[in-house]
Amino acid sequence: MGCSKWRAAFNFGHLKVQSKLSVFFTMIVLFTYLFYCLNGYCDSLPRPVYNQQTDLQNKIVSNDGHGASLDQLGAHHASPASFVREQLPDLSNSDAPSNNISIANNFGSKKFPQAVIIGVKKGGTRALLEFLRIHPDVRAVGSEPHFFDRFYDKGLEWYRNLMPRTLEGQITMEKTPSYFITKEAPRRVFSMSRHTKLIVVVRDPVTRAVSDYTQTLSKSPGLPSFQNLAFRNATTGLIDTSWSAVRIGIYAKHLETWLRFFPLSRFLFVSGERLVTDPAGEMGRVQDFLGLKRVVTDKHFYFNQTKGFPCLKKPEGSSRPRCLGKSKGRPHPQIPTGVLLKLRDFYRPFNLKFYQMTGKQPHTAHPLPTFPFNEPHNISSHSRSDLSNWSLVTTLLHDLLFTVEVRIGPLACPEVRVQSAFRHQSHLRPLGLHMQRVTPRPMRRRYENVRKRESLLSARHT
Ligand SMILES: Nc1ncnc2c1ncn2[C@@H]1O[C@H](COP(=O)(O)OS(=O)(=O)O)[C@@H](OP(=O)(O)O)[C@H]1O
Repeated sequence: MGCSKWRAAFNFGHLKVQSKLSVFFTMIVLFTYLFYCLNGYCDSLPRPVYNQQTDLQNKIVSNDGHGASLDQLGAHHASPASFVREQLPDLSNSDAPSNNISIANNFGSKKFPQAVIIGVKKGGTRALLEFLRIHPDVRAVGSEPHFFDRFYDKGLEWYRNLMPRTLEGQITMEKTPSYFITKEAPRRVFSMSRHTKLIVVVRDPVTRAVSDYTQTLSKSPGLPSFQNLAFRNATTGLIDTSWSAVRIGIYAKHLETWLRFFPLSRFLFVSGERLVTDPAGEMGRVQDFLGLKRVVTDKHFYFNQTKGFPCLKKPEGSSRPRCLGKSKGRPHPQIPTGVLLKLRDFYRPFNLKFYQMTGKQPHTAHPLPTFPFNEPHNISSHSRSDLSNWSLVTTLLHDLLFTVEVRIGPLACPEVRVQSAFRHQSHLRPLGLHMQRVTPRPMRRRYENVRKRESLLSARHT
């Protein structure tokens, strides 16, 4: 019979129990291996690139451990950046192409990120990454790898293995907002690739500090009040810069460290505020910077009234609309206005410095940041020409936070377009408030036409 041959082949009856068991286990091992391979886990096999990277990593570690500090480098070299660039090899440079030699298979290959969202914490980094992920040419790690701050000793190979596989033409990305304030991060990112594109989402540092505090408060409800933490001395109003919620917002200081390694052209500063008020516009700038086709447009967003934020119509891997999670867009606790004003005063010089540092970057049609002008009394101290670009006005009304975006056009009769975005809008009506009462008075006095536009707004929102 035809079957008898097979019966003979699979008839292990003549084998001892021991042999049967060993055949059985061999098959299990084989199947497990096959299963893992099919799921893309086989690239942990040793490759030549590994040794090269370990060597490099040792160099980096020894640089970190025993090399000169950045300040020392700066003291001995006219251009610390160029000195460091000479000292540290660039793995993705054409001289050392092995950096991105990756393990190709049918599903693509794992590459180091060509672009990293390095900050800032509570700036809107998650929103930006999620918006980018709907672009077919972007692949990003979902969680924050924290490689350049916490896990650097795990090595570059470990880092690359965290990355999703990409096909030709796709960009690999990750976001870890704490990189921006990590002193060692610029040097480490530079040593991975001097060509890395760096994206920083900046947000009014006062609002950012409150957002940061809100997050900590949600985890530790017994936390002292915001003002207790923000001031070193409540009577003198001395700000406590050792509190991370305050320190992170000194953007100019952190940026200085990065500029020792990367030229300004490597950076894109995204406005956290505009990411809420005009996500499609801001995404346009981001896609241009990354050299991507403008695929993510206003078609992809809708404003969710309940959430008070823009949400995605079709997020990556889903056909249903989705907003960011509950930890994004939390209501902030009420902070006394006096405390906020003191903080604004504190940040003003740093904001202006940051504005000067970033104002000339080539990727911005209009310079960032907009928040140095975010108070009415601050606006009045600037000439109208200073405001000929986008300007953001953030104001607190009772315990509600409203963001109003105002555009002063280039013509003699400025066009004012109030675009956005009123959080907790539904709370307005019971209070009997209209948008026109929200716009700060000095602003109204100074820019007459704002008043005219307000009637438009109140008509739209009452
Ligand atoms: N579309 C959308 N949906 C929800 N939230 C949005 C959105 N765009 C920007 N934001 C703002 O993002 C703030 C959180 O910033 P991050 O994602 O950078 O926070 S984190 O550092 O990763 O914890 C978060 O801060 P809070 O409002 O204080 O929670 C939001 O204001």
